[in-house]
Amino acid sequence: MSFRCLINFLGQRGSKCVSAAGFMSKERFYSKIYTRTGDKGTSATFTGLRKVKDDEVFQALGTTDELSSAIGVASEFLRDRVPDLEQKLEQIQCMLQDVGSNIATPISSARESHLKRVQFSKNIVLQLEHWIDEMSQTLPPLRNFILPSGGKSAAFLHLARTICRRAEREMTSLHRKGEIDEEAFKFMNRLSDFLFTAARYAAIKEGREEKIYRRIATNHEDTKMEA
Ligand SMILES: Nc1ncnc2c1ncn2[C@@H]1O[C@H](COP(=O)(O)OP(=O)(O)OP(=O)(O)O)[C@@H](O)[C@H]1O
Repeated sequence: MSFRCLINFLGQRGSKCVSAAGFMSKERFYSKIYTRTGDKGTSATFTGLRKVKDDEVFQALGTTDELSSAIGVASEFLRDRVPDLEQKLEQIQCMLQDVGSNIATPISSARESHLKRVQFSKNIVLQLEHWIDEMSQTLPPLRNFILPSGGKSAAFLHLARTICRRAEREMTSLHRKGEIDEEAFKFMNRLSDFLFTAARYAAIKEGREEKIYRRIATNHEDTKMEA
């Protein structure tokens, strides 16, 4: 299903897109997930631009999707063990969906009505900062570099943090060209801080130990120094 169809589907409950690809069965109305329009290596933005699938818009869009999936895995590991964090992660997955909509709506090709739909509220970054501050107050101070560790949920949150940073890198040129919302871009920067804090929070709440960085002195180095 194309992105435009999906937005129409969610926004208008039964748009012409859906009726074109949809089918009425005795039980219910459903739409096919595939349109075959992307089979030749191009796809459409929400604004109707057709672009090659390795365009920076789809790279960044794909990475926000990957990020949300990694957060989903972390959240499943946390299930029923750290409910407050589980709830925050679910909200973040929704916020990421909005970042994706924003990326898929390059500003230079957007109409006012498109922009209205994908506008990203300033309060979302503030919310994230509030959550970071709230969790940080419960954590021991950082005295060393910590390694991605601290149990399965924490390690997955660290992995999500690195995916978040890749998404941010991929969004940077779009941001430079003025193609994405300032607040959505800021959100991605703050989100990696949130995920770092969340990883530490999950480790503490689950009673797991975070591994810390220590310099490894190897026999190889000793031999070199002696020679
Ligand atoms: N490989 C991809 N990576 C990231 N985003 C993609 C990719 N392919 C498509 N998109 C975006 O995600 C939306 C949904 O993807 P989808 O696979 O339905 O698109 P498609 O390949 O163009 O269509 P279809 O699968 O029906 O042939 C697209 O409209 C496009 O904006």
